Amino acid sequence: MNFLSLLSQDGASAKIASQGAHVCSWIPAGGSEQLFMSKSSAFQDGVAIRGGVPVVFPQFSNQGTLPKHGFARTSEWKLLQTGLAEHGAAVAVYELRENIARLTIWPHVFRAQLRISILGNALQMALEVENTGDTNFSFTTALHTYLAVEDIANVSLHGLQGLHYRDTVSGADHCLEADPFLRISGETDRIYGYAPAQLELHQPHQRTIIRNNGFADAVVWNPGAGAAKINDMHAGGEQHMLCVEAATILRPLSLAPGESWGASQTLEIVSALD
Ligand SMILES: O=P(O)(O)OC[C@H]1O[C@H](O)[C@H](O)[C@@H](O)[C@@H]1O
Repeated sequence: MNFLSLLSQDGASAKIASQGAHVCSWIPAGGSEQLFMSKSSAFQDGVAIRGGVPVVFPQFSNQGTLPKHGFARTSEWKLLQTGLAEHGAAVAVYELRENIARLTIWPHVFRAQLRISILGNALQMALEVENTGDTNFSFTTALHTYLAVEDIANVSLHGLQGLHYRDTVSGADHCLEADPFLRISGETDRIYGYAPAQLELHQPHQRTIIRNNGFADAVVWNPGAGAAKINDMHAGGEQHMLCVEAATILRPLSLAPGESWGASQTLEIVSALD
């Protein structure tokens, strides 16, 4: 597995694994690490990385016949381009296409592209999928972002009030999020439909603005005590992470030959004093 380091002109940095085009680390300019990475993650070819930003494609979780969360996160992506862009942002563009192995489990011809860009206090990840074949296909997808948090007990997630969600833990559907913000006090695994353009994760020292452009759903996941059963999660790791995922799951996407779809998630750190 190869790693690429990005450094923007203003000092923001990121580390990306070629497997999965997986952002493993992101440090905003003058800031500290913002992505959670399990100390027990194997970093082994073909094994999913526990932390950072896994790209889920073309299947979310076990909602189909493919391996969990699809094959994109365990596949080697091709680096198409990297360098400095407008205003000194550092950019990397990765691509994944069909190959013989993938065609045997998902018989569709496609091109997926992930463009990662960092500048100042922001990280943007833009995913595109194109149907380059001659038959329709459908898929579900997510940017499975693991946000690093100082203490999960002091975190609140704002922007979900009034939305309906599927509670993956209880199996209940159409639950209403009545509270103005969500606090995490145990295993939490929810798919919110009609995700808003912006969520905010509040901690005492900072706010993380989580922008969504084009994804239909938002997933919130923390394994709580169930983390003990996740063999690549270090002890206590669940206290220091919250996944806030930009996703399209509840209504799968469908692309006709020649059609493409794109969406992005942008994270921006704002100090508590601002
Ligand atoms: O352990 P993984 O295959 O990486 O999946 C980790 C988690 O991903 C998502 O957030 C799902 O909603 C969870 O149900 C799942 O447990």
